[in-house]
This record gives sequence, structure tokens and C-alpha cells, in this order.
Amino acid sequence: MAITGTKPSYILSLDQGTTSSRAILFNQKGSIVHTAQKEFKQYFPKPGWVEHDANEIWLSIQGVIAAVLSESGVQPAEIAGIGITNQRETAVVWDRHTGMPVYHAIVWQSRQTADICEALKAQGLSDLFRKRTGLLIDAYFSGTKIKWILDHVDGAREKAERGDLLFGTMDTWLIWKLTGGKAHVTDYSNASRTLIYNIHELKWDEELLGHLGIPASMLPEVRSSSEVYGYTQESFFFGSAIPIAGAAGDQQAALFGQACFEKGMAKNTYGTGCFMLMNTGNHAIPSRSGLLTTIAWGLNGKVEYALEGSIFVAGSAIQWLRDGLRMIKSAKDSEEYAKRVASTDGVYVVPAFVGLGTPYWDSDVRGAVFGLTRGTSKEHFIRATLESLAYQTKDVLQAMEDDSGIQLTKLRVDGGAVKNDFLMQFQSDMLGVTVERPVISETTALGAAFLAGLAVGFWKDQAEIAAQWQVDEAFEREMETELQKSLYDGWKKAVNAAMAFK
Ligand SMILES: Nc1ncnc2c1ncn2[C@@H]1O[C@H](COP(=O)(O)OP(=O)(O)O)[C@@H](O)[C@H]1O
Ligand SMILES: O=P(O)(O)OC[C@H](O)CO
Repeated sequence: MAITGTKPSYILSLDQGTTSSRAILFNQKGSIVHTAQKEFKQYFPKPGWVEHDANEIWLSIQGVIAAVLSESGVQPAEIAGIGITNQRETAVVWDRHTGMPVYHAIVWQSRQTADICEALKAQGLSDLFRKRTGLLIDAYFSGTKIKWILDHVDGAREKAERGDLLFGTMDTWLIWKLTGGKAHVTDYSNASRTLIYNIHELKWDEELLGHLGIPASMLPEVRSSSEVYGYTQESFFFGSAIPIAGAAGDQQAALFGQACFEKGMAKNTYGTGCFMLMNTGNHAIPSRSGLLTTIAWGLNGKVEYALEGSIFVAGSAIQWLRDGLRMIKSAKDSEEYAKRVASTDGVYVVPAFVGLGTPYWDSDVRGAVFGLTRGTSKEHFIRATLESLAYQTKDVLQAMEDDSGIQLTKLRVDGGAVKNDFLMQFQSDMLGVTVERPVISETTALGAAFLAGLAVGFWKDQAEIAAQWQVDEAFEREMETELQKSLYDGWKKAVNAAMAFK
């Protein structure tokens, strides 16, 4: 369309995360040219509830696009395509005529639909949902959030039934906004997180929609993760029509950005939560150990699947140390404090602030601290909080190995918290595998850029992308097996005790 004159040399990736929105320009080597980031407000209306204002998110996205362009001096016409990646599951419902959300976006972490989930389970629907969607009935996923909005917002259900309301996860909302309401679409990876999408037949599941009372007219069209969905509205400040050419949920995008293209390759992302995904190729492997079966991406006319372990609280536990307990000034300081002590002296922090995901799936458990003595210091407490990320990841890895039958020797890592060398070393010690941190730790944004770039011919194929992946640092296990085992046993005891306290 309107890209003329200047040769497009960049892909713009929009990473709409749980706590911030980012715009990142990548060049053809897959290197970051410029980044802009903006945090937005978190709403906690009741204990366990987490909400976002979708308009604020849209403003934050416009802000980071403007910043990345003006600060880098890159012209819109130099952008070959836009890739979108997003916090998954977070559900927004808006009026298709006014573009106004009818309620705050209900965030993936929010527990406000736990009762709806219990009612579905009591009807004996767990197996049906699991078989069709690869997921468990849990407040984490979008389906019950849509139902909650339709049940609680005055007149919403009637409007939805008249076809006046649209649903989307953040990818859908942003593509709709960027195209001026022309495209109401999502990709396979995001659809697979909604609890209403049949991941085997690749269609919205009418029976599941019936159980949740969701009209099909609200739902976006499901497309591949790498294709042109539409063009940015020319009146929008790009001033030109840029193809929006790739979309994937952030964890699947990270799997792609880490070039985990072969069956059995896995990555773990340490952001607000922690998510480990293993590529399982064209097999949707059902889990026996509390993992999720999910779509990795749709590409070249087929979908590939992944097994996923989801940890709800990881980096956000470090934010809690910073903002809630005021023990540290910045997340980075946690490393310095943790290294000042040789161990936690038996202290365990179980950061189950919004329940526990894989492998426990317990909505009601809440955070707990064990092993305090008069000698416990702030350093022990901070170290124990950091270690909890590694223990939760160990729980997930064990489930992953059990379900896939694959023993991992290497784990690729990314996300905000992987800058923490203490955590990475402890992680390798706990897992007994090599933890590989890549040069580009913004792999989520990179994955979305790759998906968009493949669609517009900016990169040739996956082999070209895989060749760009480079390790920054590999952390090898140093801890003795006996110590590793006794520390992990302590964690299991702590989790069990937290689960018993309800
Ligand atoms: N050096 C660090 N040590 C531990 N945690 C960190 C460090 N730096 C950032 N974090 C954590 O990483 C998270 C931010 O990572 P990011 O990938 O941007 O998350 P998200 O995409 O979920 O918003 C925050 O929760 C923060 O507390
Ligand atoms: O925003 P992040 O990076 O914590 O990712 C959130 C996940 O997509 C939730 O499933």
C-alpha cells in the first residue's frame, strides 16, 4: 500500500504487557534499534481482582509509538510491518459503534470469576473443556471473564445478543484500534487461551459458548500468527498505511523469538508471571501433570502446539518487595541483597498472591512465609522471594518432563528478571540444566517482529531467524545434589502448608 520511496529497514514490535506497553524497533539482524516503554495503572477493586483500563492501554501504545519514532528519527515509511504481542487472556468487551469498553479489561491474574469456574466444575464440565481447549476451568482464562462482564454490566448481555458488542484480548483490541475498527481479528495462539476455542478443530466451540452464554457474534476472526490483518489508519499519526502483519500471545511470541522451532525445545520467561513453553510440533499433547496444551502459532498454513506451565506470580513478587514492603528501591537491588547472605537460613516465601497455577491449580491458596526466626533479616527475606521463582519453575519443569517424556538439558530464558545473575545461577542449580540467556532478552517483542517480518518478506524463513539466535551467558549447575534436594524438599513442604491454610 502506501510505503513508497524510502526502503523499509525496520519492523516495529508492539509488546503490550501486564504492567507496561513497549514499542521496539528491530533491524534486519534482529537487533534492537530503539525502545520506548510506558507503565499504566493497575486496578485492584477487591482482594484477588486485577483490572486494566483498555483506553489507558491504547493511550500507552500511542505514547510509545510516538516516542520510539521521534526519539529514533525513524520515518513511518521505513517500517516494513508491525508485529503485536500481548499479555494473554486479559479480556475486554467494547461497543462496536462507539469503540468504548463497557467495563475495565479483566486481567489474566484476576480471580473475580472463581465462582463461575466452581459452578462449571460442579456441572461436571471439566473434562469437556479440557479436551476441547487444552486448558483447565480456571479464572485465568478469558471465557469466564467475558461471561462475568455480560452478567454484571447493565444491559451488556442484551447488547451482546443484538450484535453490538465485541470481545477481544489485547492483540484484538489494538489491531481494531490501529486499523480504525476495520479488522476484528486474533491469532491462533491468543484464541487458544480463551477457554472457548477448540484447539483441534480450530474453531470457536459452540457447545462451550453455550455453557458460558457468550454470543458468537462478539468473537474475532481467528487468523494465522504471520499474515497481514490490516493497515494502520492513514489519519493515525503514522501518516501512512503500515501493514499489521504478525500477532501472537506474549509467551508464544517469546518461544518464537527464542527460535524454539524444533519439537522438544523450551523457554522460560520471567516477567510479571513466569511461563515455560515447550514446542511439541504438530501434536497437541494432553497433560497429566497440570500443564496446559496450547497453540504455539499458526504459520505456513498449519498450527504447531506447545505444552505450557503457568506461574502467576514471579517478577511481581519482586515488585511487591519494592512497592508493598518497601524493602528495595528497584527490582535490580534484589540481587545485591540476596548475595549478601549465603542462604535464606530456612526461610521460604510462597508468593501465591492470586492462587497457584501449574501444577497445583488452587485459586484459594494465598501467599505465606515460613521458617522465620529472630535472626531472619531483610536479606534472607529478599533472597527467599527470588528463590521462589526458581522453585516454582522447578515444579513446572518436572511436570513438563513427565508429560513430554523429554529430559531437558538446556533451558532458554528471557524476560525482565533474567538480568538477575543470582536468580539465573540458582535456577540452574535447582533444575540441574544449563540456563541460557540470549543476547536479546526482549524475545517476546522479537518473536512478534519475526512473525510480522516473515509475512512481509523482511526475513526469508525460520532458518534465517534461527541463525540469528545468540547466547549471552550460559549458567551451569554448581550446587551439590544433596543440598539441591533438601532445599527443594523444604519448598514442597512450604507449598503444602500454604495450601492447607485456607
Ligand atoms: N534485576 C531483576 N531482578 C529480579 N526481578 C526483576 C529484575 N528486573 C526486573 N525484574 C522483574 O521483572 C518484571 C518485568 O519484566 P517484564 O518482562 O518487563 O514483565 P511484563 O512483560 O510481565 O510486564 C517485573 O515484575 C520486575 O519486578
Ligand atoms: O505480561 P506478562 O509478560 O507477564 O505475560 C502475561 C501472560 O501472557 C499471561 O498469560
